Amino acid sequence: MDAVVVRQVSKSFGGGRRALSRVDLTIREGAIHGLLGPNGAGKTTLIATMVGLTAPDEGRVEVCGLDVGSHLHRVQMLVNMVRGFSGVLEKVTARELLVYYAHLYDAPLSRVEEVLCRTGLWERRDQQVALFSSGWRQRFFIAKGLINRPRVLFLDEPTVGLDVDAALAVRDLVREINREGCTILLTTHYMREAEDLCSTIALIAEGRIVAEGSAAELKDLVRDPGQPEPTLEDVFLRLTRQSLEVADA
Ligand SMILES: Nc1ncnc2c1ncn2[C@@H]1O[C@H](COP(=O)(O)OP(=O)(O)OP(=O)(O)O)[C@@H](O)[C@H]1O
Repeated sequence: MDAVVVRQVSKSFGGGRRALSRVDLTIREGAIHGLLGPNGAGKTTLIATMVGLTAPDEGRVEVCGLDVGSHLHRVQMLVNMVRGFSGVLEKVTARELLVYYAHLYDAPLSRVEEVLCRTGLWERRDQQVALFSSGWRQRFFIAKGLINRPRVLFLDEPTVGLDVDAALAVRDLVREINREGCTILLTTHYMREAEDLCSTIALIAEGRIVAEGSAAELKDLVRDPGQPEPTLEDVFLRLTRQSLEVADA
């Protein structure tokens, strides 16, 4: 089954420039699907249409077989989202915040303990999240993202600004969450991270999907005979620049 189906989705914010232009995207259930693109390409806007934060001007989005526009509340109960660089309230502990989020989703309080353990935060449950280091803070946001047992988790740059160890820990956590059955859409500017984690990758530039497939399939698109094996970074630069040139022409 498909976890997310996006069909012909367009979105403009005014000023004439389209943030998304007739985007088609399918995420298979159980996948870790990467969404890669330059700054301003439309990744966050596309996620916003999938979680029901932004209504597309045209097209439709289905999540777990439900149309997001007409089943907004049900969809929002089935998904969750984690963003890099999120702020937190001061003077509130990890446990207190998670209890609050559990109430929002009507989740049992036992779920708070589960996600604290799942993300390695149990020992820090009574500490203020605002005082956590970036790595622990990001684990907290993942705990928050898991509170409603989402079927699809949207991770928007989950390792941005983290040191090597903290980023590794978050990536391990992402793999474990996925193994437990959660479909994941991941945006990242780190090509190694995308290659390590994602079974399929979509490249977006100027609001359009310019290529999709496994990392190996994407490399095939730019492989030149007699040249060294392309990296995912080569693929990214070649295909997104091509798209920019077409858009500017
Ligand atoms: N609320 C908004 N109002 C006006 N323009 C917006 C809004 N949100 C996004 N945009 C514009 O839409 C385009 C796509 O932005 P978006 O944030 O989706 O890109 P992105 O790929 O997530 O970028 P980044 O990698 O920098 O986070 C950009 O031109 C951005 O300026």
